[in-house]
Amino acid sequence: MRTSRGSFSQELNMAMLYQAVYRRASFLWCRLHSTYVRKMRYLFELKEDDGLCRQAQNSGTFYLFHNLFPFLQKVGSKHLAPQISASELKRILKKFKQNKQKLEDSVLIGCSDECMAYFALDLGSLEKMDIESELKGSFTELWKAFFQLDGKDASLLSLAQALLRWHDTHKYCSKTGQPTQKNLAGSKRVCHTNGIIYYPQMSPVVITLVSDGSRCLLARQASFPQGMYSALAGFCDVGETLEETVRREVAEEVGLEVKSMWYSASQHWPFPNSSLMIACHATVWPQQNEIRVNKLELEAATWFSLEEVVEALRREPRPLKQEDGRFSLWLPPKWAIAHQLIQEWVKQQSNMPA
Ligand SMILES: NC(=O)C1=CN([C@@H]2O[C@H](COP(=O)(O)OP(=O)(O)OC[C@H]3O[C@@H](n4cnc5c(N)ncnc54)[C@H](O)[C@@H]3O)[C@@H](O)[C@H]2O)C=CC1
Ligand SMILES: [Mg+2]
Repeated sequence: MRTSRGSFSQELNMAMLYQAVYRRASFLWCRLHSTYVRKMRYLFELKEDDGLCRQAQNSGTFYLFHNLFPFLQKVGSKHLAPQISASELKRILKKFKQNKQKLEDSVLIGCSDECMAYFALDLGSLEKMDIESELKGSFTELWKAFFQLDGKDASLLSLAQALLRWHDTHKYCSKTGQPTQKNLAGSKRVCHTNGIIYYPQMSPVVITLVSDGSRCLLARQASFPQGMYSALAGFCDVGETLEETVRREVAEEVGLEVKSMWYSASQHWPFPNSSLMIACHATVWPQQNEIRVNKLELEAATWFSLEEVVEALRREPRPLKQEDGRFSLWLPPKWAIAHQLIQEWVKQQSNMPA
């Protein structure tokens, strides 16, 4: 007995020593490099090294989800996505009779400037209302959360939901049918029967703001909230270039031929699964600008003047019924790339000679 207790405490001392040395080395390493470079190097290591990632899970913070709905708290008039510390999360898991191993189901989604790792964990196996009352907040549909959060929280939750969903739907190898196993960071899954590695996937989608020189074209799908319009979007088909997708989508959805186009920016988007939104501006000939809406894809598409768009940008992003029963135009949330395209167009128009 004495020997085994002795070796246990020796092991404990070694583990503590290792952790202290590791913390000191990380600290020194962090001091020597630019914040961005050291964050990227640290995240890379966490993805490659399960042991390091396990340590990071025990000192990191967690964004919580319940069946892919993110957990939000209302603070004053604002909504925040709280980061729960590892110790608080372990307390909650214990309270709800869960093994603390559950931490290992989480996925890595980023880190702070001080290299404290952020993870996301789905607690879908627990009773939703119990966690909500314990943590004083609520699990909210992600697209609704987008209208309530600032850009940083929204993009972290977007990445988190996309990764959690991908793991949930890729539990088996599509070649052998055997279970796949996630690495600790959640950056891949491996089928140990044949060594196939699966990486999370994204679908490329182009989103295009079409202009005829003085107006811009916005469209809505029947599933959008009342009055909300956005730019035209469409998935890239296999074999297409981005330019071909832009031309095809504009032709398919509104029956117009693109005259010129240019790239603006890109954004990760978690819907319907995980998309890489590639945002472009396009122009059509002013003499050939008659819209023919493809009703299989869109409910409506309309040209809007600069004044109408500027007014909509000032409006709160929510349905607003007018006296005539119709809904006022409103636009996607500020940090959505469609919003950024619209802002850019307004700026371009405002700078054009009258
Ligand atoms: N971030 C932003 O500002 C905005 C993002 N979007 C996103 O763009 C995405 C694409 O726009 P849609 O008009 O729906 O595309 P779309 O015009 O290509 O039509 C959707 C249809 O394309 C087919 N499709 C082809 N490849 C697909 C794939 N990889 N995954 C799913 N469906 C595929 C399906 O039949 C689907 O019903 C939407 O998921 C939407 O959430 C749309 C507007 C603004
Ligand atoms: Mg579309």
